[in-house]
Amino acid sequence: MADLLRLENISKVYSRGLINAQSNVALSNFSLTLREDEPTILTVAGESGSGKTTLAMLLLGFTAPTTGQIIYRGRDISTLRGEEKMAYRREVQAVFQDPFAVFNPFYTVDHLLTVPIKRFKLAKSKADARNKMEEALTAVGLRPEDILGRFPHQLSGGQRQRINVARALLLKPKLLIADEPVSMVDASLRATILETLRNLQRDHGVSIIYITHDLTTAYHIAKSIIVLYRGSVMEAGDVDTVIKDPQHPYTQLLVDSIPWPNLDQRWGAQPIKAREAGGGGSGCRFRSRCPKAMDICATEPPLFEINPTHTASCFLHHAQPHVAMERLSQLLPA
Ligand SMILES: Nc1ncnc2c1ncn2[C@@H]1O[C@H](COP(=O)(O)OP(=O)(O)OP(=O)(O)O)[C@@H](O)[C@H]1O
Repeated sequence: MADLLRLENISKVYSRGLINAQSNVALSNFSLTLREDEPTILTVAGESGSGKTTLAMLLLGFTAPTTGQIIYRGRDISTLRGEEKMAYRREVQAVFQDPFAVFNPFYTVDHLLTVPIKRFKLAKSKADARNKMEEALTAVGLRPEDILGRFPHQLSGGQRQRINVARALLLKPKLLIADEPVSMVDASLRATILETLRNLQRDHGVSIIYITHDLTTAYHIAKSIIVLYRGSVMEAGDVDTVIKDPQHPYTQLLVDSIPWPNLDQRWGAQPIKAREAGGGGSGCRFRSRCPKAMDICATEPPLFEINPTHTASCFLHHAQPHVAMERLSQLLPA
């Protein structure tokens, strides 16, 4: 079967200024292939400014590559017109970072879901449209009766993000570009949204390009990974291999900055390591620096040991959410 998506030596150079024009290489010689018969989740990871969003914009056709081609199901997307272009717009969907931004606060959720149904003529009648909305909401783990008829401000961030995924699912996409879809939702909801994306790939055959700066969620969700630095690929391969045995110094640096839990530290046990590391007495020693400091962080002994080289807060807020929640349910008194 043909490739679903093939990027061949894509580069994107932005130019600034007319006199003394300066160019900025946002993406350089970037290639990837996704097969149509093997829906998968591929992570593109890198720090801020590495070119991740530029890649998303190129894939969605919002901007054109300076050099190279984006081939979707055998066709260069820059040559698509009319019906073929509409099909591309329908089959390649996106979920972005801010789950609130796509909602118009004056309309109920139904409006957000009805627009693509009308635009792409997905339903034969109002009842059919309603069925399709309900199906899509159920597929992302939401109860239609709780969601339909509500305004965006009446929903949680996690619900809003799942509605965005449902909206994409309505269009029966073949490819979903998920650009930092969980970075603005609460740690406790990240696992649910990541699980929703995984179900989409597994149960609905959707390939996902998961764009993130966060290797822990990448590890949780993806099969393969491409690590970007200043627009260039530093390392690529199976996610397990790349994260467990990073070869490139930049990837090693990223992996080293992941805070790992101390699974030997039990609730109520002596916080030996935390004390050694300067903690003890006032709960998590990073509490004052943590943007999400909660009462639980002040518990004594601290809930988790953290990687002392990591500058940000504690494991509770930064590690893989499913592990965190699992550990919480094991460790906290009933
Ligand atoms: N429209 C533009 N004009 C000029 N330069 C741009 C433009 N968009 C992005 N850039 C530059 O291209 C580089 C890559 O930006 P990009 O937004 O793709 O990075 P990113 O990895 O998504 O970063 P972040 O995680 O902070 O969103 C950056 O140096 C950025 O300043």
